[in-house]
Amino acid sequence: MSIQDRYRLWSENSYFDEETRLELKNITDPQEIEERFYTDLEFGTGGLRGIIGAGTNRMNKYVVRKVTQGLAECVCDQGEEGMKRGVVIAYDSRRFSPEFALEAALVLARNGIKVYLFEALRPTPELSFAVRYLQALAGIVVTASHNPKSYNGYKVYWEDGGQVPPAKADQILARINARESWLGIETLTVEDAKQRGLLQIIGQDIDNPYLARVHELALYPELDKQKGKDLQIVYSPLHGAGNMLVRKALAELGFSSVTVVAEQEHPDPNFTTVPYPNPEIPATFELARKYGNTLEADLLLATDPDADRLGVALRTPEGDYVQLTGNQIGIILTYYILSQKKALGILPDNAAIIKTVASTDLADQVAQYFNVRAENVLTGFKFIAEKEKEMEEGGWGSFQFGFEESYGYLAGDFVRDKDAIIASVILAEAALYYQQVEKRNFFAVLNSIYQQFGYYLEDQESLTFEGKRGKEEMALIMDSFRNLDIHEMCGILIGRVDDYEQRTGKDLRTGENYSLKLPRSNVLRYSFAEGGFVMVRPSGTEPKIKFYFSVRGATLEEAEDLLHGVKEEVMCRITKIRAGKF
Ligand SMILES: O=P([O-])(O)O[C@H]1O[C@H](COP(=O)(O)O)[C@@H](O)[C@H](O)[C@H]1O
Ligand SMILES: [Mg+2]
Repeated sequence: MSIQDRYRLWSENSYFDEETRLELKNITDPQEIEERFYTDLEFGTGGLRGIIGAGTNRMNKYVVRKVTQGLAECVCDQGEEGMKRGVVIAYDSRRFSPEFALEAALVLARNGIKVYLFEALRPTPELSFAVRYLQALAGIVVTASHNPKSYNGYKVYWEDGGQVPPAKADQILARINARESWLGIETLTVEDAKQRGLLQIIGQDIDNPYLARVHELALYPELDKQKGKDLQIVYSPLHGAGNMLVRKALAELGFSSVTVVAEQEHPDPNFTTVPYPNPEIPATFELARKYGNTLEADLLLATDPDADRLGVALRTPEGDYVQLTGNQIGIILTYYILSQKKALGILPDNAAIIKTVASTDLADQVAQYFNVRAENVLTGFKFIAEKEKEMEEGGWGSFQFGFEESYGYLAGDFVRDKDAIIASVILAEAALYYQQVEKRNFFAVLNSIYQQFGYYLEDQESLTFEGKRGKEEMALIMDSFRNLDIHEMCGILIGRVDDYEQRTGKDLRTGENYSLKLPRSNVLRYSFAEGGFVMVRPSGTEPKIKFYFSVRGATLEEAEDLLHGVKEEVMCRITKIRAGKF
């Protein structure tokens, strides 16, 4: 179907509601029509994610229906048994999240599939837990995570509790794409679905067992949390789904001084107090900082709308707050878990951590020091979860911790996605442990790690390219990078160049070529001979190309200089590529 035919169908056929048709008829800009209809929304790093609006390349109830019908067919492929096991659905605080969740539920019910729908917004990691807890076959979360408010999305989980890896996503996509027509996808009414026993509302019956499992992760539940001895924590759910469970999880472990940022406590689809709800950006900590200053809080925590990302800021001795990077949080948690489990005699011989290739190699060094295996996977927490499952089922590793630089962390085996509730409680416990037992703070802990393994510093840049043309420009940048013949950056020798799209790598010191085992993905990684790397890839969740920088210096000053130099060199190259000078 041509773009125009699709446009006409959506703006004229009475299958689409009046609001949709009107929204489309009012568009006068042909480029806007092209953007909305030139393709279908794609499954990326985190499932489906797009701007809310009418069109095949937008998030709306008709796209939700079509995708859910494809998923429903995959569930039905498993026969009666699979249909009975059913699908669990959660959603966050975004615009249309509850509506899209219900739409998905009623499409599944129309196909005779049992649906468990959360009564109100819930964190993504709780959905991951619920899938296995309820022995369901699949799961859905309606969320666009930390994206701007104009976005919504749809994450898909399978029976192992993890987001579907590419092979499974392809199977579902094949079913979605096999249906050419957008029309004729039917839904049951809520009453019918309930009457036929196909729609079950869930809530506390999942919260409680989930919280009990979170509780078990504490290494030192006996730490003194009386007022005065406890940590002062300021927490912000950033208008999203983290509020209830982060608070409960901390309270159940005895943390007595948790103050929630009132202006950001309640669900708000406009995320009114922040530019966009990503705890990676400093603006999301602005209000928490104010609370922190008043309360002299030790720790500021913030979770994104679906509560799978956790951002952290620490109080300095001067009373300012410094935001940690995702890599630093990952390193503190890796170090805390491995060192304390070792000290307690509970670190298994086959212990392992899992991280992504975009995350700091310092974690590999720390793991090696504790004789722990470090596995590296592609960007996307689903790959961490997939590896964890492989390890557990194959019996060749005992998962201790997984993380990625974009504020994602996981411990324990009952959730198979990043979990900001789990991360909050372990981080709070670690801070209290270091404060009470070792009389030092996280800055001191990080510093001692740097002294032992080298000063690893990381940073990230991204450039936004919207729409169809944007995609073409990103492809051009990737190609230009791919064709570079360089042996150093800012005077730092490159040891290896890995092209995950070609699945090949080259050791520049020996000239040896080798093949890469990870799945194909449009990623280029230049690893420095002395540690650290530069990596480039188009984002799978936002219209962006991302540049990851990591350097290793003997001192903090050296590392800072190197990081600055490498960033400048790479970004300068990009400017030249964009100006057509390459
Ligand atoms: O957005 P979330 O929190 O669901 O998280 C998802 O997207 C992030 C950004 O991906 P990309 O770099 O491709 O944009 C990934 O790091 C993460 O693993 C994935 O689970
Ligand atoms: Mg998220």
